[in-house]
Amino acid sequence: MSVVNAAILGFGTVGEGVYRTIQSHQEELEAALGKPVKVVAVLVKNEHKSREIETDVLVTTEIEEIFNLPDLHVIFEAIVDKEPSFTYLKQAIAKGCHVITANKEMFCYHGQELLDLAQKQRVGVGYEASVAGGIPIIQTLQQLLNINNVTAIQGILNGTSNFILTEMREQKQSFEAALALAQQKGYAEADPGNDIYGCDAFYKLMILSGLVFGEQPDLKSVKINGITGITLEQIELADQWGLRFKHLASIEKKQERLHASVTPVLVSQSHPLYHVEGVDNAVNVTGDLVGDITLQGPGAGMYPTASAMVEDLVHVLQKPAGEKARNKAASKIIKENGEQDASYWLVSNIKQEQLSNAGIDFEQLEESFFAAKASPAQIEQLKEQEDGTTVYYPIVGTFELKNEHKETHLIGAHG
Ligand SMILES: NC(=O)C1=CN([C@@H]2O[C@H](COP(=O)(O)OP(=O)(O)OC[C@H]3O[C@@H](n4cnc5c(N)ncnc54)[C@H](OP(=O)(O)O)[C@@H]3O)[C@@H](O)[C@H]2O)C=CC1
Ligand SMILES: N[C@@H](CC=O)C(=O)O
Repeated sequence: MSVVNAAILGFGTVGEGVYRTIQSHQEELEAALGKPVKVVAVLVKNEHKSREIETDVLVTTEIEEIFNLPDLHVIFEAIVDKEPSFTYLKQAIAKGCHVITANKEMFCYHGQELLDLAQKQRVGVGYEASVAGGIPIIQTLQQLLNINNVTAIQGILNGTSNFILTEMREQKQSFEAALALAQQKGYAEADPGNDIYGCDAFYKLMILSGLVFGEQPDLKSVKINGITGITLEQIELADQWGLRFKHLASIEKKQERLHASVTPVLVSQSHPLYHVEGVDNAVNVTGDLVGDITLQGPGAGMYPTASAMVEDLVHVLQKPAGEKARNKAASKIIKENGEQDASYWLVSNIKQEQLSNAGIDFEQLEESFFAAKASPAQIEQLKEQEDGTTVYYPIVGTFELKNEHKETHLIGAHG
């Protein structure tokens, strides 16, 4: 082939970003690939929207028109929902096209099947953009998994949620105004419920699980909490105590079992995620040889996401097919450590006596807010006794209760 012919499915924030980047970085692409890249077709849903696309590019609502093109080499997929994306990518692979996707919902559920099909067809699958926007976390993990046993991953995986929490704290914006701004900037999902209720971070975490552990936990068993319950009042109070809300996705393997959770936590100033602000994501990876590494960068938006997709283009075209299969042997044995240790929590809407009666050390921060030191078992016990309105946020990083000074664990997946 003397030119790489590509089609882009979807021309929203991400699809348009890929299109523009291929135009603006043609020289770099040609240097990396030894040939130019040409976008020959774009699939959209609404044929009446006006778009800035060169006239020689086929713009269509019919996928068959794209599959009927001669010499199509690569499909970039940037549409929404599991279907029709999954079907389109299966068809593309069957036709011998490399595929590159940003669609985490689809890849969370169908990624392994696409990888298996691609291996048979000897084509590549790029999915860097499906997790943490512009951060090269997939490539990094693939690089690490040859010898290291990665034992745990935790991080901020949703840019919209982090952006909203930052705007609320820094600008005193309402939740709704901050979300509207995230949508305006192209960070939010087409259905922003995916961001604010935690599903988007869950999809990403499950993609990482598949890559690192070669399996996913029972998807229905994973606790998913979003950021919708967090109020300006709580954010301000936490700030006075040197704590910030972060939406944390974490997974670890203990005694052959995967423990995953997606939930807001409070992090103290000593924690690596404390300064991760705005649309940034950060992913902390623990490997038995490397120790802890944290990658931070923009987790959403037009160009960071396009960056991940065009870098994937170079990888899928340069690497022999099949090389990207998941590392099923990864992460053998992780020792149980301190799951039942006491840790710190911000608890609101609870009576002081309930904490005292449960034998929990606490300090009153404001009328109905307490910082408490409790084991997960004690928290479970409290939950059984109260009426369901109490809110519990784990505090991670260094935190002091009264005169005590203690390093808490990086949050465990039970948080
Ligand atoms: N926004 C971001 O920062 C990031 C998004 N992603 C993922 O990338 C994908 C795209 O996101 P984003 O660009 O923000 O979304 P947008 O809502 O901005 O754009 C979606 C695009 O897909 C097209 N589309 C939707 N359904 C269909 C369909 N059935 N057939 C053909 N075209 C369709 C729409 O067409 P039309 O224009 O005609 O309405 C639109 O062009 C999603 O899966 C998202 O999760 C991943 C990383 C970051
Ligand atoms: N809506 C997502 C986009 C990137 O994956 C986010 O905000 O993180």
